[in-house]
Amino acid sequence: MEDELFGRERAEVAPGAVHVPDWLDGERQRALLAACRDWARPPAGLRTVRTPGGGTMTARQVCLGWHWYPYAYARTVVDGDGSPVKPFPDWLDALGRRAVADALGPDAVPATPYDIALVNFYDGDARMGMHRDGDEKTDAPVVSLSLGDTCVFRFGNTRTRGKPYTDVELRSGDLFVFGGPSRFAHHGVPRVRPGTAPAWLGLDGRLNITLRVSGL
Ligand SMILES: O=C(O)CCC(=O)C(=O)O
Ligand SMILES: [Fe+2]
Repeated sequence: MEDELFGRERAEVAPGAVHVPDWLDGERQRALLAACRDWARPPAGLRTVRTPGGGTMTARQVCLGWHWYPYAYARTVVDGDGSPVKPFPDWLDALGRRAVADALGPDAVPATPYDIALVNFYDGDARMGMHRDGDEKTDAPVVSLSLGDTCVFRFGNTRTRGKPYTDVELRSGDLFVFGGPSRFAHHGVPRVRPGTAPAWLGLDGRLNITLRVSGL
């Protein structure tokens, strides 16, 4: 395939929205996966998110720092087992800052530390509808890291859930950062490609970790 032959290149998908393929090397992917497995354990572990309309999200989720539920943040799992949310480790803030510097440049690194991680686990049938990350009280860039199966990530515009949008393949180890004029753009995951995770990782499915600054 062409991209195996020539390598995938970083791309600015929209102003302030940058895809950096293969940002995490194999060792860092393994370490991040091991951390996600720890975080997924109860209490305050991986859960199914229920939406106000009575539906459920197909990606299952665990949070660090602040607990996200539709559509706010809390310090405890108010829509689950009631436990305190797990702490957000300093090394994730360092990783987030490095990601922003690499993707958008040093001037885009926020003054306030990253303090939220949302970890989403997708099995083969899971998806995420078009939405905006709008419950944070800052416009610091969102940092997205992917592990395991490849997905189609749809990055749209700030006005509507629909076109114009660009579809990007996110693979294990890829970084995607959206800030500046793209911080509140709609985005979603219309499709995961089952069985595409690198065999050496040992993950069946896809994990996505977004790092955010709460402003809370
Ligand atoms: O899984 C992804 O790549 C996107 C996740 C996302 O948009 C979110 O957690 O808000
Ligand atoms: Fe999002």
